[in-house]
Amino acid sequence: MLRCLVSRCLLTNPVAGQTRKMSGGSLAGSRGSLAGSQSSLAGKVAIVTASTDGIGLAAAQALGQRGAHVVVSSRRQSNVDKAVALLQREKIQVTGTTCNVGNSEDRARLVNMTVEQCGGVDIFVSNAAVNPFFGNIMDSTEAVWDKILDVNVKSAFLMTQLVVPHLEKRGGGSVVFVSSVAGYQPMQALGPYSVSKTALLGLTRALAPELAQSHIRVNCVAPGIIKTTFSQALWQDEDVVDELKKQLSIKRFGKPEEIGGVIAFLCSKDASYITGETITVTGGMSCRL
Ligand SMILES: NC(=O)c1ccc[n+]([C@@H]2O[C@H](COP(=O)([O-])OP(=O)(O)OC[C@H]3O[C@@H](n4cnc5c(N)ncnc54)[C@H](O)[C@@H]3O)[C@@H](O)[C@H]2O)c1
Repeated sequence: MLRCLVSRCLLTNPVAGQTRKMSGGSLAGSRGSLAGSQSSLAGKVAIVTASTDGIGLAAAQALGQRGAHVVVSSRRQSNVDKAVALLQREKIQVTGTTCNVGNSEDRARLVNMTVEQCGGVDIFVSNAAVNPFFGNIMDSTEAVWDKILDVNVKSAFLMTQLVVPHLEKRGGGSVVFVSSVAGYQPMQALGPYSVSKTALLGLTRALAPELAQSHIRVNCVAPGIIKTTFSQALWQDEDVVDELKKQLSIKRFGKPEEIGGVIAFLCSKDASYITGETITVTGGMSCRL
């Protein structure tokens, strides 16, 4: 029952329309509270995909709070506008635009716009994900696999391929993929989605040695159950919450900012000797491959 609920909640992920207008672009003052520390990201430019809500927005906030200029995007202009306004109120330097990561023109436009408006790229966080299917894996169709692998895996790689030359121009940088606890232990009714998240663990390990020579670190976070719209069926039903908490050492679900902070850490000098790794952030759920 639990797994079905997980699946259903992941299926509620909306498929939004696409617009091409850009918003934001205002440069509020850098927070600077961490300036000079190993955690500081002052002067860095960070692209975070699907960053107008949930974990992506929290990652943008965490990076911005550490002084980075963040470029936020999602498929709907109205969501981009809301996120830009929120981040500006928090005095974070932000630019926003629409981007469907499954679309090659959108991917190129996001990167080109960032370089033109912000002068380069130092950090790329691949957060966008989709799950259009739940059920027995043997019933999943080619169309399902195409959609899931296109958005969750292929676009993560293709975006990385686009940003790497820009990271190299800055003398290095950081790439972070957002996987899932499901990447370690496939969820029963979420086979294709889980496999796509396992693929990101492999992508991290495949890219890290190749990009290390360019001083680019490639890492990954695997969240457990984090309280976002994506997972709402889990925290809305008390029986499900009680059942799930039995699997957790820390007896509550995670908050988006608890993933955002780990992403920002991985992009900072504090993590300068970490590459090819996945950090599980699960409140103590078991994660074994
Ligand atoms: N919430 C959890 O419990 C949880 C657990 C493990 C992993 N994750 C992962 O964290 C990431 C963020 O999820 P979240 O929980 O913040 O939920 P979320 O729904 O806020 O984030 C997923 C986002 O991806 C966007 N998206 C889907 N297809 C896209 C496309 N083609 N182009 C651009 N954006 C697209 C969705 O619109 C959505 O905003 C995802 O990769 C998800 O798989 C979440």
